[in-house]
Amino acid sequence: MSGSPMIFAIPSKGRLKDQVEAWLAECGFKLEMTGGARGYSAELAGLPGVSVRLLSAGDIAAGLDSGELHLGVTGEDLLRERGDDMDSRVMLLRALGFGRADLVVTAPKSWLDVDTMADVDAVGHAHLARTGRRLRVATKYVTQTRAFFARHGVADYRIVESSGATEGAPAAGAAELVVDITTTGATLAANGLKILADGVILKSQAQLTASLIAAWSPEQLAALRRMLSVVEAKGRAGKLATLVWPAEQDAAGQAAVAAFVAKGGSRRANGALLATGDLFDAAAALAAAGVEPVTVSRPDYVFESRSAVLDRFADSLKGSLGK
Ligand SMILES: Nc1ncnc2c1ncn2[C@@H]1O[C@H](COP(=O)(O)OP(=O)(O)OP(=O)(O)O)[C@@H](O)[C@H]1O
Ligand SMILES: O=P(O)(O)OC[C@H]1O[C@H](OP(=O)(O)OP(=O)(O)O)[C@H](O)[C@@H]1O
Repeated sequence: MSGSPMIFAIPSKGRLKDQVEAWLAECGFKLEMTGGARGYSAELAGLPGVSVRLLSAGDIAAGLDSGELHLGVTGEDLLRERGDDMDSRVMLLRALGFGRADLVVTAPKSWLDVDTMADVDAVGHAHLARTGRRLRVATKYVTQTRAFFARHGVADYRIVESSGATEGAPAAGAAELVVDITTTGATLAANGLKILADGVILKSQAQLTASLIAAWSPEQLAALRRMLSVVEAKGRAGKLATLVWPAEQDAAGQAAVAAFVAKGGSRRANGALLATGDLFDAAAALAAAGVEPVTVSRPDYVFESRSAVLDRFADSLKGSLGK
């Protein structure tokens, strides 16, 4: 393909790396390293016009935000941390279902009277009045902490920036509260911290994300459309099953499954594509109508001609070009 390729970044290390590689493989994209096995660039076999960069999750968020990358997979928490106006610079195209972590406000379990953000507000006032100092909140998620505390009307606090082992801050005497991500809750428990009842700032996961700041040529947009059509086809396939019955019984078969087709399935020659959740009910309806044998298989991909997400992205790009 002529012209510059679409730049697509995936994590080179860390928690998300293996999961992103497994997701690419599941979609049927084969990663071919171009800089040797230990290099940091690659291509996707069968998908021309895409140049893959391997970067850290944090650098991917930064590159999408600045427009150096067209497309990337990284955590929503890292993207949102780039600024309150993230949605004007990037678009989340697809939640990928892995890399899940909750960004939460926590307090020491021993603070029996503190369970909500309103309690933090009250304690903040009291602390300031008593000691002349503001409550300290340890976090590396400064942007989201500030916005969340402001939304809850909490002002009497200050942030102590932390770059690691944040949950240890209260025990070390460096802060009273902690804002950090949690997955299993083990780190919070080990540090005697509890999540406030209304203290979930973000339920994060890995997101396929496109930059609205990057310059997109028509060819690069076409490469994205092609890639997204495969990703979406794979996603749809996981939720659908193909039922097939004998041709001579088609009229009876279609009548038996008509209600399931109407719910979002589709007719096939001598069969139907139905939601897996309806599979057993549809099989029972076919059996009751005497239609047999019915075979069921799971599709690898279910392609559709349009992508609502891509249309929305292309519209937003036009909007931002017009600014
Ligand atoms: N238990 C967890 N702890 C930390 N991060 C998690 C966890 N579960 C999922 N994640 C997600 O993984 C991403 C961070 O991954 P990781 O810590 O591996 O990045 P990294 O390679 O260290 O990036 P950087 O070096 O730029 O900080 C975040 O989006 C985060 O939400
Ligand atoms: O709820 P859990 O399953 O216990 O996981 C959450 C913890 O894991 C991460 O820390 P990590 O030890 O990876 O160090 P980091 O903060 O430097 O990434 C994260 O920052 C939390 O501290």
